[in-house]
Amino acid sequence: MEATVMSQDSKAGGNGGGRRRPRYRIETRALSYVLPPRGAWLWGGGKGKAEERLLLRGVTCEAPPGELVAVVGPSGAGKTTLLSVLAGSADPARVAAGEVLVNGLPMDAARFRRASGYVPQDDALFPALTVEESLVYSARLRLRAAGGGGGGPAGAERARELMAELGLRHVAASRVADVSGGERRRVSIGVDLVHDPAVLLLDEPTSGLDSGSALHIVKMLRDMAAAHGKTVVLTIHQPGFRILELIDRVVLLADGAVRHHGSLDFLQARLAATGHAIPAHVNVLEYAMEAIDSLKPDVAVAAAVTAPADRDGDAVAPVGRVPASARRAGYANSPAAEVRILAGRFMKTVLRSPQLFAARMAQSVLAGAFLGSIFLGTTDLQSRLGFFAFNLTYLLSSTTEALPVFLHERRILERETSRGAYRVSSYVASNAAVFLPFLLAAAVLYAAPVYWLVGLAREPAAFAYFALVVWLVMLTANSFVACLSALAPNYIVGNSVVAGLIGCFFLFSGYFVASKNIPRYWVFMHYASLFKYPFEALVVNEYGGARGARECLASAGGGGAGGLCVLDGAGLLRQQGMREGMRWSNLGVMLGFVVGYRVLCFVFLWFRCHRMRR
Ligand SMILES: Nc1ncnc2c1ncn2[C@@H]1O[C@H](COP(=O)(O)OP(=O)(O)OP(=O)(O)O)[C@@H](O)[C@H]1O
Repeated sequence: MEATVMSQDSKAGGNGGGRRRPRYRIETRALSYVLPPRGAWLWGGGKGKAEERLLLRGVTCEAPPGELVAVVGPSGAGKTTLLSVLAGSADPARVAAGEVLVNGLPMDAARFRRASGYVPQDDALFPALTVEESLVYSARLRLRAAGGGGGGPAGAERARELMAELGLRHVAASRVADVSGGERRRVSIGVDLVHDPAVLLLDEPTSGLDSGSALHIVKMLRDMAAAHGKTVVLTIHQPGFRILELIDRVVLLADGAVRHHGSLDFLQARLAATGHAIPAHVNVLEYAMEAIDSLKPDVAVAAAVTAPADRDGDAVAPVGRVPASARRAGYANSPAAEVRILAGRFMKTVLRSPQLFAARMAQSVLAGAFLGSIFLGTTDLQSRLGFFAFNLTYLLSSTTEALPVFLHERRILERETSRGAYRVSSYVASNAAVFLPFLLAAAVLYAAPVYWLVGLAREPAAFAYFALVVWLVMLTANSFVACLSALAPNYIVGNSVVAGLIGCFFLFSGYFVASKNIPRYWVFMHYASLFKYPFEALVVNEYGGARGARECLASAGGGGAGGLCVLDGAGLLRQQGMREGMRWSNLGVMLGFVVGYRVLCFVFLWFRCHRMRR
């Protein structure tokens, strides 16, 4: 009795109307899932180091289509872990025993993830976007439009429909940062419902909601399951009486093992059979948690095997891992359309975040003016070289502010790409596309006051070159931070590594120790230094060329115009091992850093997003 329903895709002009909606029965059979000992990746998990930890112990359970399945249990019981297994996000290397089946066949996790929506416990959203924008962007990324990518008008309509369903109409124009915790939770759910997936997995969708809103959400999920044959699994803490009535099947976990699997009536009967008849007006799940020791794990498993469903007539015949329609789905948009949508979304968040835009622009002008006022009109060699070096330190270290932004975005990227919303390459390209003009504006705002106040070479071409170097330094630092943020486990580690490496790059720039005097075993750091190339470029810009080469930097006999010039610009470049030709080669190396770090960023993010995860 498979339901035939018009899919949301077809409303949005996509995969063809009137097709049979795919239905999924997800099962685990005697599944054991382990946490490898800490550091196992380093020493291969050999014996005698540390113990593996069993997070799931022989779990057998089912989530049939058309039912609302609730995974319940005390904190730390393994609910989120089980949900990630059912979502196809678990690491297959951690499956110690048992199997996960979809419609009777081993789960093809990569394909299954495309057919499902997974709402994690934490709300990974853009705080600067409005509620409506968050849903519209999600729709544009995930829905196919009849005339190409981007969801078209159907995307906006779907967003409005969801806001009505989720009770978010009154906050449609409010920024996500300003709405209540419960409203944010509903936005987070909406973002993953937008493409109307056939399977919905939600980790604590009711946490932080008042009882009325929680009931509303669970009722909506139950209706989706019952009316459209969706497979809906959620984890939930202490559901109220009215929510209990909506739950078709419960998987009760304790310490990673199933203590009950089936209907609440069946649970009540089991408790009564063990001498724990439920008193009147007592919540059956709360009571079951208190009497959890009386529910034997092996009985739960036996019950699951012998009575796979308490409802009749809902069995789904094995129809293959993932129906062909879902397998063909691919991405909703072309790579170009993805880059356009993602760049638009990121640009909006940048423009609306003061720490990213207005404050950053003001900081550029003020820093330029401040530094210029310190080195005002200085002409002596030591001060000029000191200015070039300090100027680069400021430019490289100020760009590390982007680290928390990248780390926040990484969570959203992982969430969105895990369900096939778009390609990782589109994210990296769109991010770079937004930073190019933004950092160009910051570079010009910084370069103009500082260049004029310090009184560097007066030629317009020399100023343009200086501004270009400043822009490339900002882009290099931005790509470097983006690359490390793809690897960093968290902000504290990421920040320490970025700060440490920038310090080393400065030390090996050639400013403190001339390049020819750097010990051979440290020379590689000199060539890897992000300071070396722009430092040389700025020195050559000031002291190279016909004008710079003639500039007298030191004279015998007390100096001044009358003395004998013993060091001119050309001599300085020779002394520092620099050549006029470095003017362009150094720009090329900096461009190489910008591109190279972005490519590495893509590779690290790709691995991060494509490995199995929650
Ligand atoms: N990456 C991890 N590293 C260390 N321990 C982990 C990790 N993931 C899960 N665990 C542990 O596994 C157990 C089960 O975790 P899980 O998040 O599945 O529990 P839960 O039932 O969802 O808990 P809660 O209701 O508090 O969210 C917990 O004891 C948890 O500390």
